[in-house]
Amino acid sequence: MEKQPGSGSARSAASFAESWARIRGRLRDEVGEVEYRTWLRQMTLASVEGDEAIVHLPTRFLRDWVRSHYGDRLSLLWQQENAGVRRVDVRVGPQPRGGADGVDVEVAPERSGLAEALSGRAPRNAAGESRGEWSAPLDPRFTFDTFVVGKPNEFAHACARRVAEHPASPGFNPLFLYGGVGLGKTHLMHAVAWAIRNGEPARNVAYMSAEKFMYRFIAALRSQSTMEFKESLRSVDVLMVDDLQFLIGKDNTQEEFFHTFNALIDAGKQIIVSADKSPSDLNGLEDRLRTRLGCGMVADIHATTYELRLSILQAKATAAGVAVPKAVLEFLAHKITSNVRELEGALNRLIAHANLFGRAVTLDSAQEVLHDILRAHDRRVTIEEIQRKVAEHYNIRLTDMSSARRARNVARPRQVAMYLAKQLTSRSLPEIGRRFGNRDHTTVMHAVSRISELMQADAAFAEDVELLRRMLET
Ligand SMILES: Nc1ncnc2c1ncn2[C@@H]1O[C@H](COP(=O)(O)OP(=O)(O)OP(=O)(O)O)[C@@H](O)[C@H]1O
Repeated sequence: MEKQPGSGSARSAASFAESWARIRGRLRDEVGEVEYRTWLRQMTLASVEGDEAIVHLPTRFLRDWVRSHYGDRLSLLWQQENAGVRRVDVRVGPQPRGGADGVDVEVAPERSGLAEALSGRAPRNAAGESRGEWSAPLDPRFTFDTFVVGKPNEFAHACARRVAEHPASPGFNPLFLYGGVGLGKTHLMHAVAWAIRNGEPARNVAYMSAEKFMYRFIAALRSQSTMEFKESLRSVDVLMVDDLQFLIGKDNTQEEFFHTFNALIDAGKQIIVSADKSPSDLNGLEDRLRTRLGCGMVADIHATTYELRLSILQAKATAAGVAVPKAVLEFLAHKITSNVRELEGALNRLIAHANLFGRAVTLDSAQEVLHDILRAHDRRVTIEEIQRKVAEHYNIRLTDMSSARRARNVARPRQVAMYLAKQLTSRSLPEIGRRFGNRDHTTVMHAVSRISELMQADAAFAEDVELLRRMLET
């Protein structure tokens, strides 16, 4: 049952509000006033739901920054304040009237804490201290070394490498990276920026979100400093603009971006742009801009495959120095298929949980700690899926699920699949029998009791079947 601060049980709402005020105070003490005002001041507590506190920020840019830089700290502070709250979810959400900290959130960007975030003046302690006036801070974790390459992203990765080694070379300017949410576009852009900065520190590399570009432009209009805005932008050697789809419907900002774009390309500077769609599919962007965006190199990052997800999990677990059993990583790679951000979030949560309670990560603990994420990815399992997964697991042909072959290496997996069909679906024994090559219901019954017996007698076999069950489970 959701408990809203200010509604529901007055006592718990009041105590959450007090906890929240103390957490904010502690964060302010820890990070200092400048950093606090830049990144954290606009956080508001939206609700506490079960063991999760939901915190709102007004933009994706701030949300992503706070998630990646303060997410763990926020969770820990909440746990210390209130043991019932074990997680913090930072989201983009509306700000209450009066705003966070009692400030008016309608305040213009240049007067709010956001102004610093948007101005490119990186906070003192922020990682990836910016040098150019224009750049947002780079995330120190987003380098080529930490980017795991697989089929879905190898082309985009190769293009990014190429641009990092030879900026502004013909055919690669602009570089347009596109793909779904959380698949590594920002990571690749930051990796290019780090590589260029490290190789040639004198180069002026500017990275910003399209959202920030717009705020800077509006601020310049308000303060009648558009000339300055244009000049300083055009002095960069490499310009990276993330999430360009944000400019859809923002005609004036698009116009400004178009001119900046042309001026930089004409001057032989490199441009890298990311978006969630290809240039031709970005409806709502001006045609001439779409045409220009598509005339360099366009690279797509595809949805992840099981193999890539597993490699990413392995790399991240190794980097975190935490022993996560292979079966758990395989389980996560099977279950969390949406994007890398969610996958990473799930692993981080498991690791944080293990550290906090000093317990090893196991399949059981993974199921328990991630139940909400797993539930969201659950769907009804079908007999066909069970057959497919079991055949894959035991390396037999799918057709053998319904064939008459009785060799042990085929018959046993078939029995496992029947057992799982009984466990995971609501199909009757005769129905299951029919789906396994028209077998009799007594055959299914025999399979179910045989597999149960074997599981009792053989722990390794039981674990194997359990793993399959978890992978398939609804
Ligand atoms: N191939 C990869 N190897 C390692 N980490 C990855 C990979 N792809 C994505 N990630 C990680 O997943 C998270 C999300 O990636 P990123 O922020 O780059 O996604 P995005 O495509 O820019 O998403 P959005 O569309 O939301 O801006 C990051 O923490 C990033 O490090």
